[in-house]
Amino acid sequence: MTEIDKAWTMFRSAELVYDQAAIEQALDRLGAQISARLADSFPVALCVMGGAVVFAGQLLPRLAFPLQFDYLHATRYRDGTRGGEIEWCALPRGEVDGRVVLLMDDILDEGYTLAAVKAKLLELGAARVEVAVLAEKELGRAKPIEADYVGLMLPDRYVFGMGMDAYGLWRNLPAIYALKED
Ligand SMILES: O=P(O)(O)OC[C@H]1O[C@H](OP(=O)(O)OP(=O)(O)O)[C@H](O)[C@@H]1O
Ligand code: HPA
Repeated sequence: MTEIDKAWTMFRSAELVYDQAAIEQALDRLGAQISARLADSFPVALCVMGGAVVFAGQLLPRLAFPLQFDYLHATRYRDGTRGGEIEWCALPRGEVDGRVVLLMDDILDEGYTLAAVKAKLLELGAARVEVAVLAEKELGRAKPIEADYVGLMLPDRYVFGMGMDAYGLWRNLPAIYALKED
């Protein structure tokens, strides 16, 4: 099967979890909550590349206050569906020392990525780190970090779309889907 055939087979057998309207609503709510909390703190809004690119791109225009934008790149799933060691690909270029940081990521799953990223930012001198995620996976067990802002709750399934990939595919979908279970 070619990569293109694989991508379409995966998409056609997937289940829709949240449609575009539900995601827009969640983004509006997050934008209002974050604007109410961080309006006076002139934060550095940090995108965790690559999965958060769509979330950050859609959240930022909903933040009605002055901020600076930067990104970092950390990955631990690569093109698979199981997390491993965190690989640091890029740290923020700008200073976070003494700053309030709004950390934006697509998904809080087991929480190891955001816990490590938050610890790194505090080590770099951030005054405070607030975490916003488009979605959090319900695992029914404790995680090493809690998000301050959560758009949507997800079932314990591997999901894709809205920046999230499954096997490197379909980050571009404007809705969230769950992979077919074997
Ligand atoms: O809560 P966790 O279990 O640590 O998983 C969440 C992380 O996994 C994904 O990144 P991934 O490693 O897939 O890299 P990507 O952003 O390039 O897709 C996602 O973007 C989060 O950063
Ligand atoms: O369910 C998921 N989908 C895509 N990326 C992810 N990173 C952690 N969990 C997931």
